[in-house]
Amino acid sequence: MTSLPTIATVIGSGTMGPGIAATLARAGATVRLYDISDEAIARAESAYGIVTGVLEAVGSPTVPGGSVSFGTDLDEALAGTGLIIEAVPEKLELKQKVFADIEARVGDDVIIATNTSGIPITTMAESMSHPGRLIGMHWSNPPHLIPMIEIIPGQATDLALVDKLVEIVKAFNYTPVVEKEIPGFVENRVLYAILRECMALLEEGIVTPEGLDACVKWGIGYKLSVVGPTRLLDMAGLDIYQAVSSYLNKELDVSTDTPQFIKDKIAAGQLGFKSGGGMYEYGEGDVDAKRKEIITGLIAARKTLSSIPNV
Ligand SMILES: NC(=O)C1=CN([C@@H]2O[C@H](COP(=O)(O)OP(=O)(O)OC[C@H]3O[C@@H](n4cnc5c(N)ncnc54)[C@H](O)[C@@H]3O)[C@@H](O)[C@H]2O)C=CC1
Ligand SMILES: Cc1ncc(C=O)c(C(=O)O)c1O
Repeated sequence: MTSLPTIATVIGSGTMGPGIAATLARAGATVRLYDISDEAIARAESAYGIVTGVLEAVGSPTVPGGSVSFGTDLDEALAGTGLIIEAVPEKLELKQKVFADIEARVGDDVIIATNTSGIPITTMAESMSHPGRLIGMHWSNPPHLIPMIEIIPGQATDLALVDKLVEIVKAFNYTPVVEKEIPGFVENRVLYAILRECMALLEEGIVTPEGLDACVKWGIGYKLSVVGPTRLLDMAGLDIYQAVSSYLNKELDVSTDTPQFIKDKIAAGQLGFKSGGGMYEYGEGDVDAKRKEIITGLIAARKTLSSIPNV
């Protein structure tokens, strides 16, 4: 018997919501995807069509009976639900308001999972009437393609929820990684350590964006997609790690704020794909073309990585 709830609700249908909803629905759940405006729902319906095409392309199996419905009525979205996944913007006060709206509408036993990128679960739960039911469930982007989810209990989380969520994640064939709570959790701490150094190298003019992307893609991403950092140390030799880290660690960037050149770009409206330019410039049609190339690459890489052993 599957541990996936019959009905699940995803709150927030932006970048992450449609892929999360599609993944649960293909595993057989009835999913309700909720957002606050008709415009957001229209965008989500269109994104959901693309996500479904991608899942077909990777040969993701479909359990009969699953479905996704879209709407702006919170009562309808929450009726009878067994699992709520919150995916609204990364703002503490907004998330706390959403939890209050949810708690007023559902029974005490309904799991509330948050897809926060790294706000501590303990902090978010402080304003809740039943803080034991909140747990971190951090999907990686794109959520329908990256088959790993971080599970993070806060200090108040009912520990039985951890086991429940592990079983739910396994029910849709993803790998659950249970962690102790720490800001940013594990994935984003590692990613942001890499990004901090990358941005510092760009800011200092050590390498071009094109050079940086090629170096990190092949020198780090390609290798780490197969071996993982712990096994990599065995492959390289712990003595080599000691020799290099003894002089290199003290050279690495330790800045605590976002680099100024990124702040300047944001102030100039350069946010990346969503504004038509960011780290790179994009002409007419370029963003769509890049998005397609990335998805095609991720589909091919996932097929390959799924077919080789976990080393
Ligand atoms: N974008 C990414 O790569 C990843 C994001 N996350 C996290 O997932 C969460 C959502 O991120 P995105 O999908 O990127 O955000 P987004 O900004 O693309 O989408 C958020 C959606 O929430 C909706 N929303 C706003 N207020 C709402 C409310 N009160 N009730 C319901 N919906 C509401 C917005 O209309 C929007 O459609 C954030 O906490 C983010 O840190 C986690 C992993 C990856
Ligand atoms: C830059 C960045 N920041 C946060 C997240 C996830 O929380 C991601 C991601 O890809 O999942 C990301 O790329």
